Amino acid sequence: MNVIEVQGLTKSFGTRKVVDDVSLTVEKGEIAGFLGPNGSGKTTCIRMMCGLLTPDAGHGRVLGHDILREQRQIKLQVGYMTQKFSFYEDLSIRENLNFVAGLYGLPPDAVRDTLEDLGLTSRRDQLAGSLSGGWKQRLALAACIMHKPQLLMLDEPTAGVDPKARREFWDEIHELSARGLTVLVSTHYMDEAERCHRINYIAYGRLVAHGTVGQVIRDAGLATYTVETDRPGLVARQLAGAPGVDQVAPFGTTLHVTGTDPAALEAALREAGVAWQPSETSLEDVFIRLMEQSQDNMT
Ligand SMILES: Nc1ncnc2c1ncn2[C@@H]1O[C@H](COP(=O)(O)OP(=O)(O)OP(=O)(O)O)[C@@H](O)[C@H]1O
Repeated sequence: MNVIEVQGLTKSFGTRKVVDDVSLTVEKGEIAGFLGPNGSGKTTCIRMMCGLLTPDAGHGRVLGHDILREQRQIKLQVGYMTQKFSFYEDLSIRENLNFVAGLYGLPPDAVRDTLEDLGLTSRRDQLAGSLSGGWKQRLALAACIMHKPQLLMLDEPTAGVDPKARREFWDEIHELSARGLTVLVSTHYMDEAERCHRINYIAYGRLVAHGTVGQVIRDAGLATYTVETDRPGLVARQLAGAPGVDQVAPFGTTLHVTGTDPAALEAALREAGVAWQPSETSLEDVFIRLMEQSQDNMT
């Protein structure tokens, strides 16, 4: 069963079309990643799908409800963690959750169970303002799953959180998905994209790639070679702009050189007189390529 099934979502602000004909399908229990450059329309899409914003065009269903006519039902069954979530800093974790429970008309058990579920019980009396970034994130997650939503929409939930806390947060997301919750999560982190079952990449308002990470990388049709060199800056300058070379990215003393035509790419590497070997194309290589292609299509 598809929890999200929307077609042709379009939204303009003033004269600017920020979401353009986006269709998206997310299956029950799936963790769907939503990726794309800043300002590409991810938040706007999320807001249209969770019943907070009416699209100019397009239609579809979220949790079986019509996104144009049944926004209230959608809102009740979705947990939405906004980019800038907020709580009362001078209230404890438990008091903040009591407040949210009151808004939803939930019984006190809901707070106790959620504290337990997210490992927050031992910290329940700590003031929210004194929590580290990772624990704040966990409190925000607690607040948006307490009413037992069927679908979670998480908008960059781990921005600015350290790697260990991000990993723990993602373990929690997988745990929730294993229990049947569907999750749509926007992120700029490549390692997080790789933890999604499927990803959707949006650039300048248009959905330009979707599928599993493996599919998205394969569909991009890029060849990548690594060049080991003790003068990466010089070699990078030499290769950049050579026929067949689309991207050159330094990683320490290694260069990742990418292009769509392996023969042309190999000719450029031979011409540069460097030692090279075939390598795997990374998701980051693909996203940069997709972004550049979309930029070209705009101009
Ligand atoms: N209510 C609004 N009124 C006018 N412009 C808006 C409004 N909401 C968003 N925008 C603009 O629409 C564009 C898309 O914004 P959106 O927040 O959807 O992108 P995003 O992909 O979520 O970006 P980021 O990764 O930076 O969070 C941006 O240029 C933004 O400034």
